[in-house]
Formats: sequence, C-alpha cells, structure tokens
Amino acid sequence: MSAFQGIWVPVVTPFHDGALDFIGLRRLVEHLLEKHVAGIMVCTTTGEAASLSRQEQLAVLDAVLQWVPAHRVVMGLAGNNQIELLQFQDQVLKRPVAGLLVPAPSYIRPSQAGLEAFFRTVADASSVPIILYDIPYRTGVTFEQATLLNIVAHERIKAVKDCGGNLGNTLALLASGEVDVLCGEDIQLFNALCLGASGAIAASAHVHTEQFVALWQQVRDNQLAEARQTFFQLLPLIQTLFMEPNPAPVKAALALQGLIGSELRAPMQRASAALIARVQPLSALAQ
Ligand SMILES: O=C(O)C1=N[C@H](C(=O)O)C[C@H](O)C1
Repeated sequence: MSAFQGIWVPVVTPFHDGALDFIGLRRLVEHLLEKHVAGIMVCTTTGEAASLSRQEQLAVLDAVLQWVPAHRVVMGLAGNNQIELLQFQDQVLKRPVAGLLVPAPSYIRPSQAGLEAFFRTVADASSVPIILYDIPYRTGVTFEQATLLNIVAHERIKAVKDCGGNLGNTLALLASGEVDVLCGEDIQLFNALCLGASGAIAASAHVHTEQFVALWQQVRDNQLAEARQTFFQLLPLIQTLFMEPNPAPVKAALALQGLIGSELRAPMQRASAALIARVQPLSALAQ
C-alpha cells in the first residue's frame, strides 16, 4: 500500500485582483496543517489549475513546498496535449513531490486502449507515485473496469482518486489490492471509508477540517456509530459546498472565516448571496 492515507485537501488557489495571493495561500495551508490533514494537493480541480498558466502552477507548487514537508505534497498534472504534458511533468519532477494526481486527458475522449497507453506513458516517465484521477463528468472519459485494473497494475500507480460514481469499479479496485482508493466524491466519504478506501481528497474538508479528520480516524478505529454521527453532522455542509460550481462555495466559506478572499478566475463566479447565507451558519459552527 502507498502513503496515500487520511484526509488530503485539494487546496484552493487564492487570488487577489486576478493575481496569485501567496499570503492567503500560506495562511490557509498553515491552518490546514494545524488541523492535521494528511497532506495538501495543489493545482487540482479545486485549485482552479485549468485557469492557471503552467508557470503559475509551478509557482503555487514551489510556494507550498516551502511550508509543507514534501512527502505531504501532491501536484495535479492535467492536460490533453500529451507532448506538452510530459514536458511539464519533467519540470514538476525537478521538485520533491510525494506524487502526481493525473486525470484522463479531457475533451479528446481517447479509446480504452488510448487511456491505457496514456497512463503507462505518464507512469513510465514518473519518478514518484501516480494517483489516477477518475472523474468522468469533468473529463468526458469513462474507464471500463478492465481498463482501470490494467492501468493500476503499473508499479508506479499507487492510488485512484475515485469520483467515477461506479460502485462496481470501486469494489473491483478495492478487491484488487493493487492500489489505495481515495474517495473524491465528498458525499460518499462515509461509505467509501467503510468499504476500505484509505482516505479522501475532499474539497469540503477545507471547512471543519478537524471533523473530516475525526471521521477518518473513527472509521479506522472501528468506531462506526461515532463515524456515522460525524458524517451526518458534516452532510449539510458537504451538500451546500457543492450547490454551486466548486470551488466557489468553499472559497466563500473560507472568506467568511477571514482565511482568504473569495475571488475566482473567470469564467468561474463567486458564490451567490443565497449560497453565502446558507453556508455561513454551517461553516461557523465550532470553528
Ligand atoms: O480538486 C479536487 O481534487 C476535487 N475535485 C472534485 C471536483 O470538484 O470535481 C471535488 C473533490 O472534493 C475534490
């Protein structure tokens, strides 16, 4: 099994007047470390990597590596131009990251054989573990079960971030014993952990982080009644944080706490006033 256990936070990228806000980022990352997250994932969906230039992505990574031990930092690596992606991977791997979080190339919709070739190529080129990021509703790519199992047989593919919404695939991955499964669908956190997922990459864990960590520990320690109670306490928050496109509600909640501003990069929009009114009491509880 790999080092990918516990609650990992796909950290949002704070902006101020369109530019990267490193002061806010540091404040947020230090806050999350104080809450005992397993690690930080940078430049993921939640980190709005799609709106950052490659140079900005590296700047975010370099900043986070100053504040977080490298074995607790994973970098998102996404793109649909494979040649460019491999060049970028090369630059990322000059840094001491714990792993790379890699989704299927989006928009171009490769075949199952194409997906296998893509992940083999990225894994062969990697000196660090790869977490396959299965998120069909964002990439437009659906993995067949056989494809997933073939891909995770690669020695460098150590975990799957599972947002696939296919219980059969989740069970097959868990049963294979080849990889860790990290829940990437926040609403499925409790059941995924009970089934044997080793942890989660959860945008909602930016808020009430200590409760997400407690939930993970409770399942690990077989305290299922307590874990169920913790999950149901978190559920309204989780549901609210995904009522508008991620990460706008998360950023709104963090702004309410004074950790960062709520700015996003266009075409993403700040959370609506109605969402903010809804998230305020949920994020304020026990902070
Ligand atoms: O950025 C991530 O990592 C996550 N992305 C998902 C999404 O917004 O699609 C949600 C999940 O909580 C983490």
